[in-house]
Amino acid sequence: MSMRIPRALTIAGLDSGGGAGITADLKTFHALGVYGMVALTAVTAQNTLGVKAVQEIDPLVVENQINTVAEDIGVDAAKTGMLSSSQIMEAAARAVRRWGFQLVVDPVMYAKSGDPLIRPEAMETLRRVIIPISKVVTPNAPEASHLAGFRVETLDDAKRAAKFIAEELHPEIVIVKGGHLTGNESIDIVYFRDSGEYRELRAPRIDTKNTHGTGCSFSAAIAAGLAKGLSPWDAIKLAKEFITTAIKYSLPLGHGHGPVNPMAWLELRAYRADVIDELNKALRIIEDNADLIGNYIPEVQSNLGYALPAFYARDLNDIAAVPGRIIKYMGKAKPSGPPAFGVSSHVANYILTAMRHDPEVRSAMNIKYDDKVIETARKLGYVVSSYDRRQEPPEVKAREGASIPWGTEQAIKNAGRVPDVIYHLGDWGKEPVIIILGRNPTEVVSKLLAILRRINENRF
Ligand SMILES: Cc1ncc(COP(=O)(O)OP(=O)(O)O)c(N)n1
Ligand SMILES: Cc1nc(C(=O)O)sc1CCOP(=O)(O)O
Repeated sequence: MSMRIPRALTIAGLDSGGGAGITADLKTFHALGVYGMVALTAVTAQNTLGVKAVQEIDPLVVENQINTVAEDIGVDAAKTGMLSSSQIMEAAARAVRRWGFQLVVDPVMYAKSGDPLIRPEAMETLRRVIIPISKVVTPNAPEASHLAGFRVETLDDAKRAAKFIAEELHPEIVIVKGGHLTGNESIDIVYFRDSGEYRELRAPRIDTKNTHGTGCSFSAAIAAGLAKGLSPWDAIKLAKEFITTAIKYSLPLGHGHGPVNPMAWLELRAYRADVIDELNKALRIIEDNADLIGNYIPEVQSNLGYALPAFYARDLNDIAAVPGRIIKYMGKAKPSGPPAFGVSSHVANYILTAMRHDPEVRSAMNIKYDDKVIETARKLGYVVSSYDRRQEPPEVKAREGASIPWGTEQAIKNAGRVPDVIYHLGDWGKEPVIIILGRNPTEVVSKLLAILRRINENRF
């Protein structure tokens, strides 16, 4: 049986800054597992601040690009982005009608900077030639205002505009995006022309100015979903989740609106798998040395944590560790199960705080306090630092989860860097603790074993 490779085409412009247009579309297609192709419509000299120049591509060359890829490679779904002139629109529409593939139209009018990306006289061609051949059209509020002929400022306006555009211009589905509207949530209105049904897509609004390329990536994600054979509604829901991730992890580049990050979808999955693999590797080393390490499991038990790379490590859910911790069973150290994300609060808090000072230090493990461990760590040349829990300010003590970040900050300040080993001698009802830190879990366990083996050597 031959494998079907989903194929999507973007008919759009080049943003030399790499944030919008075909570069955003290709990243999106590939991040969603779809082979991407391009029919270039214009070259823009553009960065995060604005568009400096535009060179349109000859309309016949646009048409030729579409025909050439369609007749050989094939196209399951396509999207349009920047179509700046009526001639380019007519040429693209001819080719789309010839091949009959599903089309998503992002009715691009202005860049985030406010610079126009469409000739004024082409507005009517967009309405009369391009939108009627689309399955899905994805205007933001200002674009919906232009297409509907009235101002779109509220959810009710968005609903009226979606219905108006569907009935007047005849796309199957209209999505009026909520990114430009206000409120704690970004709510998109989806209107289905045939059934007259409305649906809503909701996501928490993310506070960032780095949203360049949002419209491009969203429409490309819908096209990718259609190319994979998803229903339009499933493709739209996937695209909302995809763009929310791309905005959450958008890139603070340039001096204006930085780009969204379509690769976050793929990178997060790859890094999460890598973190679990690395933890499993280190947990096997712990099991191989279970007798030795068993003597150093504290009353509260141990945990070994590993964070996603710093850019992706935002909170405790981005750190993996052992649910149920590493326990002492029959004198031996024993991980109580396979590692998972979001299961540690203590070790994870040491890691998150350390990463604020040194993003490379992404892993840590707590063990039982023993003077010999501290002494030997120093002898081995490790940087050892401590904090005194009795000095914890009352307001820190009162705040849930604040003690460990406070203590870790103290220990880092005392050492002048993120140390290899942090300890505290406890307080009323608090067991003394040693934390070993490192760049990855194997490094942490290697440091621990180097210390414990040296202690054992000195015993005999
Ligand atoms: C070449 C090019 N195509 C499209 C756009 C518009 O991108 P979009 O994601 O719709 O919005 P902004 O990020 O520009 O707000 C573009 N800028 N350049
Ligand atoms: C319970 C506990 N307290 C610690 C401290 O250093 O105060 S270390 C620890 C054990 C590990 O916990 P987790 O699984 O939440 O990382």
